[in-house]
Amino acid sequence: MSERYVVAIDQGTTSTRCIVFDRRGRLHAVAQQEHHQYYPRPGWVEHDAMEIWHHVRRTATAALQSAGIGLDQVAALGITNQRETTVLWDRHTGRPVARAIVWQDTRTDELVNALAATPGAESIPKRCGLPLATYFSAPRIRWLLDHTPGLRERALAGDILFGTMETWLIWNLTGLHVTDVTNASRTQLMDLRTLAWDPELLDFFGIPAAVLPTIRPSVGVLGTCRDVLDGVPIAAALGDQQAALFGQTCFTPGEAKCTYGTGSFLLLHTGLEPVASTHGLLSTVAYQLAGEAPAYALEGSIAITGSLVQWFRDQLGLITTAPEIETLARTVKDNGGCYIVPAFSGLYAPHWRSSARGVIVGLTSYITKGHLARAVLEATGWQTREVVDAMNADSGIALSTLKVDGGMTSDNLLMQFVADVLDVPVVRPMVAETVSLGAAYAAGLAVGYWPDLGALRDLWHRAGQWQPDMSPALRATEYGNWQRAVAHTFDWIQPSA
Ligand SMILES: Nc1ncnc2c1ncn2[C@@H]1O[C@H](COP(=O)(O)OP(=O)(O)O)[C@@H](O)[C@H]1O
Ligand SMILES: O=P(O)(O)OC[C@H](O)CO
Repeated sequence: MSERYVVAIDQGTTSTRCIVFDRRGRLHAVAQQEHHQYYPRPGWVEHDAMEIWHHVRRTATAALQSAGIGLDQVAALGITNQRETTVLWDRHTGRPVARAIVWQDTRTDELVNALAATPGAESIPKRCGLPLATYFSAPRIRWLLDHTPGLRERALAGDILFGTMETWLIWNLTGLHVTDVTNASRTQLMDLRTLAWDPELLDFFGIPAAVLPTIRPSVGVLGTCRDVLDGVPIAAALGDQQAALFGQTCFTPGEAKCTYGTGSFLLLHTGLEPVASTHGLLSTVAYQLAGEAPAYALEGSIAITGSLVQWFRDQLGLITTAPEIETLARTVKDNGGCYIVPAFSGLYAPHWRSSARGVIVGLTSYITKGHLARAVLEATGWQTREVVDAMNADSGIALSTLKVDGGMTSDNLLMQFVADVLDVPVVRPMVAETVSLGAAYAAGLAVGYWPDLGALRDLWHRAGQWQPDMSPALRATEYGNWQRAVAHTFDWIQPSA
């Protein structure tokens, strides 16, 4: 019998990837396509959901072709996706009613402020685990219903469907309108304990239940594909950061990973009960195996990390490729007293300040572009430290090690700095594509391609490790300086009179 494989589709913020994995968790073939980013107004970010669907079809076909395998050799498909990005479409025509509103989009700022002043607002985080912020799906659905003529009536009549990207793709692949618990936990409409849509949350945000998909476990067969993946079972769906946690095999309470990409997302497995955060973290579903209780996580979402390096490259032009930042930063021995806080669209965890804006502080005529490069990298380290401190305060769990992945982990100076400021070892696995790997693991597990979580754990191999090497006194002084710099960003945007 010919060799069988598991396929993962990672529908991310900037691109769509399709990866074929073998039984040893090794990457066998990959196809990738970037999609357009639409910025119609300041703070607005949109994607064309149709374009993304076509990219899924193309990358799936290309990946199987490059792997040299047929559909009968695909044991299962796992889907993972950028979370919170919101699509509404007409169930009869299958056409989106507008471009998808991306998770980074801040157009709902005023709406969120108005909702925060509404009776009942204080109970929202307790129910869904998330603070009121522009980041999540519910305010975006509400915004579309309020700003598209006739849409609310069509939604109430049952003609309009809502989905985050996995729902949109599964609908196109199978005709089923479903989501998984991890993605549903980012909408602000699901009760984090019952894992069901919460009528009071729907009422609070003014969203008709008729638009919502059915919530399913993340690991378990959701349906069978038609079209380019005809006959392949979709056996898992997870939000991309939860998939990375799964791909890093963080299956035990206390294990954590941080994915360093355009933004960075640190998730800590907290066990079978959600932990309510009082320190600015998100409480979210980590994964749920069909027929089992869900595992929960605390999440520190950092909006700007790798994208600060991109800004340094594209807007300031001080480097021509992202990896050059390390070379430039190594031209100096320290930051020279300079700190950059990239609150470009406010601050996410643990501050949740939408009126914050970025600052560069400590400038003197001594500062060179090398010091600025160091400050750019250090901003990612200190933002990680802030969320790790918040996790420790919320959960009482002190990290013993941090597993890392994502594009920024190729920067040795940065990874050493992260180990230094956290004062724990930082480890990177052999397979850097942990998001796709997690979706593949979940799908393979669901169909028995891999027998159990232990077998997946055995596939994790260390490729890099950084040991802390900073004096406690220097760490404390530098962290104090960082915190003073952060305080300068607060309330920069004043409410309009
Ligand atoms: N050597 C490097 N040092 C610092 N940042 C880097 C380096 N290489 C890539 N990056 C940053 O990492 C990000 C890309 O990582 P990736 O995991 O592909 O992101 P995403 O999945 O969010 O698109 C970019 O923002 C880029 O600026
Ligand atoms: O697609 P990414 O890797 O930028 O991840 C985006 C996150 O899921 C947003 O919550």
